[in-house]
Amino acid sequence: MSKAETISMFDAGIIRRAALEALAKLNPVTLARNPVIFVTEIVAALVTVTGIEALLAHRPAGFSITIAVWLWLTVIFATFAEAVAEGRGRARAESLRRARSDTMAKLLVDPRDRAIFKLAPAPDLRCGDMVLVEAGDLIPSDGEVIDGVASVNESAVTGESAPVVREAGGDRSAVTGGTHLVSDWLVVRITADAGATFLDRMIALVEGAERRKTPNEIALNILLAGLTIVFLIAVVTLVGFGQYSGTRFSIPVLAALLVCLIPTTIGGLLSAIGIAGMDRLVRFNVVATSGRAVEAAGDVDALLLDKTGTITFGNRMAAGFYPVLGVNERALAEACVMASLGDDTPEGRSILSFARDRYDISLATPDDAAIIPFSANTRMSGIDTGGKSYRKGAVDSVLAALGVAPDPAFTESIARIARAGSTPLAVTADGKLLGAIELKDIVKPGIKERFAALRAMGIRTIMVTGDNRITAATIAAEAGVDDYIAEANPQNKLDYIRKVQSEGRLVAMCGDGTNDAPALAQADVGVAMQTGTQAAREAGNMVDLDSDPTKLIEIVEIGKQLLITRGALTTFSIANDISKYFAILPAIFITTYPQLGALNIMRLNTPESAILSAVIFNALIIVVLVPLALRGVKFRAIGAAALLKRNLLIYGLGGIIAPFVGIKLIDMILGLFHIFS
Ligand SMILES: Nc1ncnc2c1ncn2[C@@H]1O[C@H](COP(=O)(O)OP(=O)(O)OP(=O)(O)O)[C@@H](O)[C@H]1O
Ligand SMILES: [K+]
Ligand SMILES: [Mg+2]
Repeated sequence: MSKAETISMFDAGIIRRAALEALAKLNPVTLARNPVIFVTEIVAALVTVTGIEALLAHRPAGFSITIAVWLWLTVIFATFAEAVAEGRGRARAESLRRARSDTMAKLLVDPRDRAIFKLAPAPDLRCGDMVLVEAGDLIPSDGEVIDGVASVNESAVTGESAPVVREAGGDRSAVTGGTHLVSDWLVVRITADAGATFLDRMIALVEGAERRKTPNEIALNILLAGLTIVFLIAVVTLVGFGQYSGTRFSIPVLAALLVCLIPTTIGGLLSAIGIAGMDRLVRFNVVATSGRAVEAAGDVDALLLDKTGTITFGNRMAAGFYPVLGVNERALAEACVMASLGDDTPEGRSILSFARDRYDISLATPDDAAIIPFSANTRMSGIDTGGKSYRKGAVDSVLAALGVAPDPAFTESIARIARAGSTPLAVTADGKLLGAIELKDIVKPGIKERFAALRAMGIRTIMVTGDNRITAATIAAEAGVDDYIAEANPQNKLDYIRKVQSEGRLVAMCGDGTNDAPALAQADVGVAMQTGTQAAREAGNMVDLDSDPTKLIEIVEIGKQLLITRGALTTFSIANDISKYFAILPAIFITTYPQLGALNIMRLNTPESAILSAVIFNALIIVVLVPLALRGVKFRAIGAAALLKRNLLIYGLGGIIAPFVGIKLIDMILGLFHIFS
């Protein structure tokens, strides 16, 4: 999907298809999920029957039938709003479907032997299958790179055509089915069964097939259903009151009154607002797996980010070896190489290539080697071979394992590395400290301004890193986060999120690594980077296809906009209904109580014209507000209280005034054509 590919709000194709679907959505079984519009449909059917009955009995039926037509239109406009919102998602799904292809996969028999493979259709691949992908091939399904480094064009999914590096180990090991290998080769372990790939899920999501009502929507629906029942009782009571005072109400008049009173405007637009919110997110290249996550984003108080790969570019590269007193540089370099021979992370590989370029050392892995792979829990890696053990890792972890205090010179060189924002690793051989490695990383440009924008929205940014305190402090200052947590392991990250949540605050988390996965799952909004690992992408409830952690600003804005739009249109809808009440009531009682004529401030032509005008206004207002529901009310970072006041003024007051103007106008037009006047 391309970012440039914007779908116009009034695309003729979408409108045409939506009009047809609006009719299909009249099916009462599905419509029953929307109580307000469902009641409107029942009432429309009732008035239709009344009209036909009158027609058959040769009684005047014009008024009944006209009211019936407009009540049906009210229902259709509501289903049309939803169909238009869905149609825009479907257009996007079409462009994604084009990316999904049924290629042949090179299925490996033995993942260590790339020479022997058999061809298998991509849809037949299962979780755990090993496939070879070579330059020019389409990646047949989602997976984890277990061998090789290659550049991949992911534009089919992300819209970004600059190739990205995908490699084994590290945090950039996930590949997406339907993307295109530009260079080299990869051995990929398939992680998704057919029909359950990232692309499949994205298609289902943007099509709205997996859309469920969010808790907020359910709560609002209950409120709207409650209001509908209250007004139903009010109208029935009115019948009794009318009988007592000698006024007889016809069914069309009561139906008109009821439909004008119940919150049809918000009832008709509610699901369109929700769908449009998800859609807006997709246009920002973010895929959310639930509407609930989008809403939570609107209320987020704190944002946690990991450092490497999220705040920084994440290419931690070896940039220097610093021996302790009494160890020569070459001996340290050799120990660094030994400790990295079995380390398949980008850090480990960069240490090997640095040693080869700078010191001309390249060693082969000995046969008897026992490899100790890097883990985020131990924060160390290394090798045991020939009776010797080599280790490297986070300085505090290594020193704790050694159980000795380092000399001041070492401490000073570590501090110097850290103050530059680099990551120091301590290196040991047989329990003896030999020196330090400097791993350099770069803060992504422009990130400071973006964090300032988050602060203006009232969101605290907290960097969580497995790195040491000084490096963390340096990067934190450079990136402009509000706070940081250093020397963290996956458990710390999780604990921190739980702590913030227990204070009743909503937490968002951005991350890319497998060690971020528990925290991404725990956070209210977990945004995984598309470049991250498969574990991270599955744990979160959003994936940012651009892998830009500061995208959370847009995500929060879209969430807030969704909540504000729903609030504003609910206010407008209810204010509207109150006004319509005052337009219709005098018309109903005018024959019984001519004194009520004083209430007829709008000077409408006749009671029939007044009632019909109110019903027409009630139907048309839904159509008029569709663009606003889809586009969303503009979000301004002016603080919650000010925003509420502003919206109450615009949508509350506007909602009260609009019907008076609209109904008067419709009444005048009806008068021009001598309809019921
Ligand atoms: N390949 C490696 N071998 C040994 N130690 C490593 C290796 N890679 C990283 N470390 C050390 O382990 C620490 C934790 O690394 P990890 O990638 O888990 O950090 P993190 O928790 O993801 O935080 P962030 O990504 O924000 O830096 C690093 O700061 C570094 O000191
Ligand atoms: K209404
Ligand atoms: Mg990380």
